[in-house]
Amino acid sequence: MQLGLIGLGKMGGNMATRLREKGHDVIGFDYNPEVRDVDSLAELVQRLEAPRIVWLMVPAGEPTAATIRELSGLLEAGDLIIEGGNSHYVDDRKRADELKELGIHYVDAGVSGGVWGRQNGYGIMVGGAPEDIERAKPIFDALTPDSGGGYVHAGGVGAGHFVKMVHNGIEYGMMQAFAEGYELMAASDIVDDVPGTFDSWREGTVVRSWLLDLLVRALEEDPELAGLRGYAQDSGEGRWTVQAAVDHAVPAPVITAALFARFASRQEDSPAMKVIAALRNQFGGHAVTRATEDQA
Ligand SMILES: O=C(O)[C@H](O)[C@@H](O)[C@H](O)[C@H](O)COP(=O)(O)O
Repeated sequence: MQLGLIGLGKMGGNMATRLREKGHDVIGFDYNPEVRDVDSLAELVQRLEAPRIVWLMVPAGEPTAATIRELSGLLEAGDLIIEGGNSHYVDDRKRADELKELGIHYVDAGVSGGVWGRQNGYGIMVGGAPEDIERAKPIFDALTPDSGGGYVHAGGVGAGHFVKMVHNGIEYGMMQAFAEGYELMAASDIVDDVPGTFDSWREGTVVRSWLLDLLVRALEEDPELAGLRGYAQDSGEGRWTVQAAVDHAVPAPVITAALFARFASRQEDSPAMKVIAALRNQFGGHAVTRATEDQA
């Protein structure tokens, strides 16, 4: 079927390739003129046959919001927008209500699988009205793994991004657990072969998983990860997961700790630990480590 795809970066570009390989007619738009098929959103809309389906793979936040604002002035009643970026589920619901007044339909799709999705297929989690989901089903079928799995219609608008957010929170916790296990084994004087231990866990064990496979791959390239700094960014989904846990009074200590570990990774020094050191020194006369002159 025919589809407009906006955003042809690492994710969108690979998705366009997979969809075309599966026989779909993809017309792509990107701000980078080298990768796009049409030069503007207006031209994209003009080239698509009504009722249109337009899939967005644009960075979350203002770039997505701005694209939808522009599209809402170009699309017609009956057209369908699928938001495949990492939008917050609350924004999905607001947008869907606004677009509904124009007769424009809206589906949110969480897309997992990263740069491997083109070859392995993507995990797709969608939220929206059953008739809208049904209409776009051939697209979801082409994107998901050939095994037929990797797909859920999780609920109404917002549910796709809500479950993707929770998926990412789980991802934070799982990665943090592997990370702590790595550090502990490396710090011990008992384990001679840390990469080999992880490698052995890929079969037969309870913790075998794709994240473990990817860790083994990273350790094959650099067994002590010597080329990396211990600095981890976050794109926001972990924060939203923790916020949602607070909103629902659901205890989520693992995901929260994993998120906070990333914040800690970005500090050159810890103001909080300075307070701990100062207080131990105040009440117990415990020794402190002084900042050197050029640090102070
Ligand atoms: O399922 C996935 O394919 C990933 O989760 C993907 O969505 C992306 O890599 C994360 O958004 C990174 O998130 P952080 O930057 O928050 O780690």
